[in-house]
Amino acid sequence: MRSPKDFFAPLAVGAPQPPRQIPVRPSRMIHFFDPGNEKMAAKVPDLAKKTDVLLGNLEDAVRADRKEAARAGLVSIAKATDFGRTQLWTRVNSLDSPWVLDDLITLVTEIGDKLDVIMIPKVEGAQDIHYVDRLLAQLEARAGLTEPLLVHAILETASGVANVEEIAGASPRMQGISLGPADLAASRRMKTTRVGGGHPGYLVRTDPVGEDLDEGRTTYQQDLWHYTVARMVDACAMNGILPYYGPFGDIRDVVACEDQFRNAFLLGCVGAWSLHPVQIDIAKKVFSPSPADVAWARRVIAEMGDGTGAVMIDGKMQDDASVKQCRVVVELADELAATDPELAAAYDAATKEIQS
Ligand SMILES: CC(=O)SCCNC(=O)CCNC(=O)[C@H](O)C(C)(C)COP(=O)(O)OP(=O)(O)OC[C@H]1O[C@@H](n2cnc3c(N)ncnc32)[C@H](O)[C@@H]1OP(=O)(O)O
Ligand SMILES: CC(=O)C(=O)O
Ligand SMILES: [Mg+2]
Repeated sequence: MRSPKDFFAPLAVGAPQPPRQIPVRPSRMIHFFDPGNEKMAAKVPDLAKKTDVLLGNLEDAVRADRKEAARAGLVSIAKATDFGRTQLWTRVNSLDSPWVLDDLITLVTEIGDKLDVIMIPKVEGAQDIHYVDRLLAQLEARAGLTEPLLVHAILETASGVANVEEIAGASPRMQGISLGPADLAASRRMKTTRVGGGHPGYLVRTDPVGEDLDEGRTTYQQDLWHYTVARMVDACAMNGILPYYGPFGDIRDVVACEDQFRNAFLLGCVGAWSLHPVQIDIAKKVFSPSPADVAWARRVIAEMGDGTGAVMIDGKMQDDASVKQCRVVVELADELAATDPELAAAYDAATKEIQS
C-alpha cells in the first residue's frame, strides 16, 4: 500500500506528474475498431468527426495471427490522423497474454503523445493496476512524454467485481471502469451466451390468482447487470473516476441496445461502447440529457434561489437534494453543449419553452 503522501509522486525518474483530477471530456461512446482491418481503418477519419472516443482494439475480437498487424495499424493511424477533439484510446491485450508487453512498449514509445487512455482488460485487483502504473511511468520517462497516460479497467472477472473499490482507487491514473459482461458472465459461470443485454429466462412472475398456476401471471424480465453496474458506479464515484456500460453485442437489436444504454445512463454511467457504426448515434442520444430534462433542471435551480429550503413546482416538492440532482444534469448538459452547437440550441429552445 502506497502512502497517501506518495500517491502523486511519479513512479519513475523523469516521468510526468500523475494527474490530480480526471479531465472531464465527452465520452458518451467509446467506439471500437480493429486497426488491422483495412476497411475499418479507412473509416477512422470520418468516425473522428462524430465520436467522442475512438478506441483501437488489440485484444479480444482481433485474431491471434492479426495481433501484430493491429498494433502496427494503430501506430500508423495515430500518426496519420488528426483526431480533433475526439480522444484516442486503445485496449491492449490482457496482462497474462504474450502480446501485452510489446503492446505497451510500442504504443507508449511510438504514439504515447497521441493516446489519451489505455484500457486494461480482465483486471483482477489493485495489483494489476500497480503493475501497469509503474511500467507506464518507466516508458513515459524513456519516451520523454510530458502528459501522463490514463488507465481504464474492464470489470470482467469475478475477482475484479469483488475488488472493484480498490481497483478504482489503485492509481491517480485511473480514468474509469467499463462493464465487460461477456467475460464476466464466463468468469462467474453464468449460463448466458450473449454479449451484454438481457435474457428472457431471468424474470420475476406475479403471484397465482387462483388454483391454476399458469393462468393470468405476468412475467417481467429483469436486468442481469443491475448489481454489477450499480456497484461499479459507486466505486467510481467514491474515487472521482468515470463508469461506463460496455458492449451490447446484438447489433441488429437497436431498440434493446438503447434500453440497456439508458439503464446505465440513469444509474450514473457516462457512456457505453459502440461496436458498430449504428450504435454511435444511440449512445450519443442516450448519454446526452434530454432537452426536456435540462429545461426542467434549469427551472428548478432558478426557482430554488440559493439552493436551500423547500418549494413546490408543478405539484412536486423540491429541496436541497433535488437541486443537487438538477445540477448534475445541467453540468453534464453544459459540458456537452460546449462542443455541440446543435445540442446547445435544443437545450436553449426547451428552456425557453418551459419558461413561457
Ligand atoms: C466482448 C468484447 O470484447 S466487445 C469488443 C470487441 N469487439 C469488437 O471490437 C467488434 C467490433 N465490431 C466488429 O468487428 C464488426 O462491427 C462486426 C464483426 C460485429 C460486424 O462487422 P460487419 O459484418 O462488417 O458489419 P457490417 O457489414 O454491418 O458493416 C458495415 C460497414 O461498417 C464497417 N464497420 C463495421 N463495424 C465497424 C466498426 N466497429 N468501426 C468501423 N467500421 C465498422 C464494416 O467494415 C462495413 O464497411 P463497408 O461498408 O466499407 O463494407
Ligand atoms: C467488454 C468485454 O471485454 C467483455 O464483455 O468481455
Ligand atoms: Mg472481455
